[in-house]
Amino acid sequence: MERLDDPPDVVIRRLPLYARSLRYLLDEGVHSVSSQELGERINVTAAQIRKDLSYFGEFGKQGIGYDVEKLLNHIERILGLTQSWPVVLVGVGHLGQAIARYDGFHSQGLRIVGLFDTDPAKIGQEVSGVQISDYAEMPRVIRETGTRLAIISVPAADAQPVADMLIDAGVRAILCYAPIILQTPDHVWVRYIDPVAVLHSMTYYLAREHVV
Ligand SMILES: NC(=O)c1ccc[n+]([C@@H]2O[C@H](COP(=O)([O-])OP(=O)(O)OC[C@H]3O[C@@H](n4cnc5c(N)ncnc54)[C@H](O)[C@@H]3O)[C@@H](O)[C@H]2O)c1
Repeated sequence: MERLDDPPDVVIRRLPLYARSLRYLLDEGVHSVSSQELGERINVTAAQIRKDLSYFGEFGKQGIGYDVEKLLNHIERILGLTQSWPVVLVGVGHLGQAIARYDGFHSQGLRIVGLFDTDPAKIGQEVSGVQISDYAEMPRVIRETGTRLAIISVPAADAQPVADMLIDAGVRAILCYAPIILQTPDHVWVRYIDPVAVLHSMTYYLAREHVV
């Protein structure tokens, strides 16, 4: 999926963190920031920030730092955030409903245009102004809205067929909350959110601590 001349994916994953910190700085009324100050906010070295940004051109001036608003606008353009992105969500259970209710999507360029479930008791209900539709309607809605981003919040056993259907309908990027690794073609981006695995990666350290 990554091309040789693309910036590394780790760099792309840091860009949204830079953008968020820059937004906070603007909210605080800060208009200029050094790579050192920006780095301290997100636990990245100043050298790493300069290297990451160098993939996209020249920013800031030696000794003066970055113009916060200009750098933010630039990063938002790089991330495609000058447009609003339609997103569909599949599996409107406990987690799916919480995600659909999250205000942060809409305010940050992500518009939920479809909620889908197989449970007849949920179909027709509304969450944050979007009606839950029958799963069978999903390909049509994806095509009609030109949606390329999807969130999967169905049980693990159902996630692969859901992903296959999404991809067949034109989805190119999936955020998967189900604890399963999806098999997907090379042209599809997949990211996972797995809180249990993350917690287990810390129980490793806790299990080695002395308890007094
Ligand atoms: N709830 C959590 O805190 C949490 C945290 C992390 C991960 N997860 C994972 O997220 C997923 C959802 O968890 P949950 O607690 O919301 O489960 P849930 O059982 O409350 O919701 C799952 C929903 O998916 C629907 N569904 C099942 N198959 C479907 C299909 N083929 N197409 C469309 N909808 C379908 C069900 O009808 C249900 O509404 C699971 O994979 C779970 O492991 C949950």
